[in-house]
Amino acid sequence: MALISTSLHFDYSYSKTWSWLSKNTNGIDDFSRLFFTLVGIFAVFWVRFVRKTKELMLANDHVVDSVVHERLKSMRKQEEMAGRSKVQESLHDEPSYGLVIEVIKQPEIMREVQQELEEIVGMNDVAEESHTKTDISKFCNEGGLAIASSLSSSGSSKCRHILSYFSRLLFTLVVVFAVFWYTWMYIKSKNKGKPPSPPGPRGLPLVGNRPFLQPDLHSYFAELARTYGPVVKLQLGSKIGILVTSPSAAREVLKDQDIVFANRDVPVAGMLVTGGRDIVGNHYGPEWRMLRKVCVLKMLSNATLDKVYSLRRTEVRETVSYMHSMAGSPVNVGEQMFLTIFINKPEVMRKAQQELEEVVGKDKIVEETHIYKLPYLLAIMKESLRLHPALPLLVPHSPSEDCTVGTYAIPKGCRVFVNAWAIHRDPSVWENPLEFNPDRFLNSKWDFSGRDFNYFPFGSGSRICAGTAMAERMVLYSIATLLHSFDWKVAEGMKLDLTEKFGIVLKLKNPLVAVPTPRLSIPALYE
Ligand code: HEM
Repeated sequence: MALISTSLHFDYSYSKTWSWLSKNTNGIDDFSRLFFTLVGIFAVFWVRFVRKTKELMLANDHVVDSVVHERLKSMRKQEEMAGRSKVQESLHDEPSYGLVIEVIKQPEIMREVQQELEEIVGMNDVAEESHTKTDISKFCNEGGLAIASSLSSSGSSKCRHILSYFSRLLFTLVVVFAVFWYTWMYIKSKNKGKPPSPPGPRGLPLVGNRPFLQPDLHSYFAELARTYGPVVKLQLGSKIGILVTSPSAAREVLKDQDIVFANRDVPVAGMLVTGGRDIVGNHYGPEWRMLRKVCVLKMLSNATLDKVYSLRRTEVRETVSYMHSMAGSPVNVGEQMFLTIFINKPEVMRKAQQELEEVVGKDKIVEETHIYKLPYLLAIMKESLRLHPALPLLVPHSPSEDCTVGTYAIPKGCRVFVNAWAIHRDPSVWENPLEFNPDRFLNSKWDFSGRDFNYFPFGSGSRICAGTAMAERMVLYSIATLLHSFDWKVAEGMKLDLTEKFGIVLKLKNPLVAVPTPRLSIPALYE
């Protein structure tokens, strides 16, 4: 208990001291603060230790002095009682003490002897007979040893010994700390002005954060952004992953630094399929530019799409004919979001059908040209892609050079995930973000151009989806046709499940099974 309370008290006073230091040493980093604090603490301890040790040495010297003094007194007495010759005898018996007496009688000689002893014997050793073979023999062999012993092997010598040991320890510690501090300051000065790395969860050695990734990356990454902020760093084995989860950070990546971030970093699985040489996986460069030109201007341009309309029409008409043959029976509609969301919101389906009746009528079939006159259906498509973007993290981008996003350093070659899924559900941008409400897109500024970084289901910048025009036509045309031709309800015993499954594209976890009921009066319209 006492231990706990002591340690709590220490923690408390330590944290108080540290916060005081932090407040009063503005501009000094934590490591320097630690360095100077430790040096300060050492200095205080050192001064106190030296003072204490000196006191001890003085006391010891005093004891030695008084012992010798006593001896001197008794010898004087003997001298007085027995006469000079007896003393000579006694001195002969104990020549060492005679010399000690002589030396002590003259303090400057004693200091000189002590100094000489320090040089020859040192502060960490005791005097040995062998030492007297050197200069001490000037004084006399036996006497020199006696003086050395009385002055050097006494308590004060031991104190000197300890003092010297601690001096060396202190000096070593200060040097080690100074080297660390200097290295730290050197690294800091080299990194001066450079932005810090983005925050992120700690990983394991070698594998980093990989073992902690969850299958639904888009929602897991959104969770990390809630903890660490709009720019997060992950260590994915040897690869650095950067999560971008705010409209302003997305703008920096996809617009302000579009060309820097226009390289791709497609995961190995994707590379195995395409070899990384297709339009999606290719780095920004001449080959990609050529592929993109062919795609956008030749294969997927509006003019080309118009030319191949008959192919799309045939495809859609075959589907209608199949659905008509299955009327009243459960049909596997697949994993696509769009129909699932209808068939879930009956009032939305009614409104869309009403619009179709007004624009197309009940005695004709939908043609692709109609889709531009169906704003409510377009709003439904936009709202579906807001809540369920087909590529929730876009296709990973990669910077071709070191750069910054926000205040953070982003290293060249990392894998950047822009979480459109999370941005599309940001409550600071969208009212009731989880509610499916196409009305929010009626007469709104949001489109598929990628100009607005609150809403960009097709990406943005130079790597924006090359098939936006085709996707818009295909989705609107097929949905308009299926809604115009049939009423839809969920098959009996089946539950509507909008749970998503993260993959190359976002799909429904469980495919929808629904029952179509024909709603057009002329049977020929189903051929
Ligand atoms: C609803 C349907 C679709 C959606 C939501 C969609 C969305 C996207 C997104 C988000 C990207 C990545 C953009 C980026 O990384 O910044 C992308 C790339 C791409 N999409 Fe789509 N897409 C759709 C349909 C299509 C279709 C039908 C085609 C072609 C027939 C197509 C062709 C491409 C190509 C070629 C790229 C790579 C562009 C590049 O890296 O330069 N997409 N798409």
